[in-house]
Amino acid sequence: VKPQVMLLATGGTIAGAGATAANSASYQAAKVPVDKLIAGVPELAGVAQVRGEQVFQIASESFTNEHLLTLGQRVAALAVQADVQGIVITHGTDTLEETAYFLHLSVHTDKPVVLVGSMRPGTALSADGALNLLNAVTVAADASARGKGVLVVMNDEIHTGRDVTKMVNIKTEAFKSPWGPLGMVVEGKSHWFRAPVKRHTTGSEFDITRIRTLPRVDIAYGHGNVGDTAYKAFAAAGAKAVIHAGTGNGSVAAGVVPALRELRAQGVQIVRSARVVGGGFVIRNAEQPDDQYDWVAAHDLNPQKARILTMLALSQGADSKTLQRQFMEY
Ligand SMILES: NC(=O)C[C@H](N)C(=O)O
Repeated sequence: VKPQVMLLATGGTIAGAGATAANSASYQAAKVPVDKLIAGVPELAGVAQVRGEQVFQIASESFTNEHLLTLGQRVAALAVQADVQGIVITHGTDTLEETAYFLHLSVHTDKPVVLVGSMRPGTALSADGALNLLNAVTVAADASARGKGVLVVMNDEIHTGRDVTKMVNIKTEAFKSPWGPLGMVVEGKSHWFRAPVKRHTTGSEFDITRIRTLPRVDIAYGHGNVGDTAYKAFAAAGAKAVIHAGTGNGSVAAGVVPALRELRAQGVQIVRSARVVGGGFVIRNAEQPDDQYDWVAAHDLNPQKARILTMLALSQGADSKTLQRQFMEY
């Protein structure tokens, strides 16, 4: 008997539909229901017994913290069911990396949890969703994927949900991991080359089973001629932390430093990350005296992933020391 895999559908381009087969970029996301996604790939039956559930039907740019919590709690509930061997989540690609990291940090399971999307709608020529879905179910049904945290399968590659990021749009090779993919999935077989070393899933201290909301955390972008307006506005709107998507090594413009020190004095956490594409790396006390200002360095996490970790940390009352430790451990 084939392993049982739950398919949680949330929308995105993998469930998208365009007017003609030539529409690879102009289409509506989140149109095709989960049973049609499954019926569209008859080869799935050769890999697993797939059961579908429509959790949301949205484009992923519209994901909110409430969506994250609802999905995370559903995945956690399914993961404890003895009749579920693996879980696949179909998801829009725009914020897929955020949801993947959120689940990687908050769902306490050894079972494979695999996120998948597509860059072209199913109606387009050379649509990539069907093979991506088959590959994702292949990995989720594979015992060798256990214990590796939340995974992302796109374009024949298996990535860790921690590292992977959408680096390119339009093209089907959109997802990359700064430290490389974990493996490949080819013709129904997973091939592994490395495993994550940071804490995740069963090794995580984060718990979302009892929380209903996540604290507000916003991202402000660094650039030439930048001012402090956005940082102050976010704090005034209730942000408990502001992620600085900093230039270069997470550098902060001289004109912005006083406002960030003032916000920190008011209790807002300041997290320095880097806006660079392809693998940022922010080191504590390099560029800015984090010890003196009581700021946090995001290390290699990009701004959107830094936001996810910070929300989970603050939901459990982390102070700046704890938050910094968590940035190094997760
Ligand atoms: N390729 C995609 O899935 C993009 C779409 N905007 C989404 O994230 O839902």
